[in-house]
Amino acid sequence: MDDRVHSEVRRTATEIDTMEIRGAATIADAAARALRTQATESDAADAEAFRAELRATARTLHETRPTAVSLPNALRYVLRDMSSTTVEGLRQNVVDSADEFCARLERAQADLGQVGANRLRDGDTIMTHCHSTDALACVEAAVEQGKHIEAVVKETRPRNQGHITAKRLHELGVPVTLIVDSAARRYLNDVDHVLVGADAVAADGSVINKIGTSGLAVNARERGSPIMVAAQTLKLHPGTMTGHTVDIEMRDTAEVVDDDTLADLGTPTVKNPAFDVTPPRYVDAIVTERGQFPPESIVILMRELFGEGTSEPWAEPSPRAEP
Ligand SMILES: O=P(O)(O)OC[C@H]1O[C@H](OP(=O)(O)O)[C@H](O)[C@@H]1O
Repeated sequence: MDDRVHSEVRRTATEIDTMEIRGAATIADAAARALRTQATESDAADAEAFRAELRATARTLHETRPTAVSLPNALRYVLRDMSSTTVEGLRQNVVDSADEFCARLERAQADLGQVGANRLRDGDTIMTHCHSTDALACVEAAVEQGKHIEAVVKETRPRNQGHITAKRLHELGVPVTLIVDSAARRYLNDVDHVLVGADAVAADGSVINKIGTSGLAVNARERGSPIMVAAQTLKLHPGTMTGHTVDIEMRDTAEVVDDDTLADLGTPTVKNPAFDVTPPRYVDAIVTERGQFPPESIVILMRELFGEGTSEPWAEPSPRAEP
């Protein structure tokens, strides 16, 4: 890691990498706070050194996990105004932007929750995959509206984030049935909605989410259960408007099988992709803080929010032409 990066920021980067900090929105929040820390603690001698230091910090944070677009979107938001000519001015800009970002994130999730809750009826049963704070915000708002909701929760191998979902739902007073991932199709007959989050949403309406989402969505479509994706606009991937694809993170195979078992099995090749892509035709609605969208029309919202493209905050600025 770059020497200029503050030790607290390095710790955050490591925790994102090892998934002690995980979940697209939570990662974005942690990254914005880390940039704030770097700005507050910086002893850069001049504005140029400050900008270079913050760009290096953004790069360090960005290199941790490749798929959740909330991370670069957060970095871009916090570093969007680096025009001041003094260190104090720049410091203040970063602090203000980081505070604004974290407040907006919280508000967006609450607003999204209200939209998602309107799709849930009293007495509905949902099926969840992985752990998504955006998805849980919908259930929380529905419960606050006085609706009785029940949940079938997939454990979500290999890291079992379904356990976190089960716990949170229990805290909300939602009765939970925990199942192994391969039992999903069997229980789809009993559910009214599949409710998942997203790590990124592409311009064509594809949803990039925890591995297993696409298979679940195909089965749900076959069974006639609607699939609802809770994804605040922070999950919209601006690069996909100009033809970029979303990088799918491959994680350590030790998450799937330990070394002794692996040796015992004759050391087969093990693959551990963290995410998959669900095509838009298997998604009924993408619920955001700006309302719900059929996946095919999400690009309209993306154009409104991002224009036609964005530059990355860790890239060196292009040299200014001499007059
Ligand atoms: O932003 P929120 O809705 O909390 O989470 C969104 C998504 O982030 C998670 O990824 P991981 O567990 O970090 O790999 C899951 O795939 C989840 O659906």
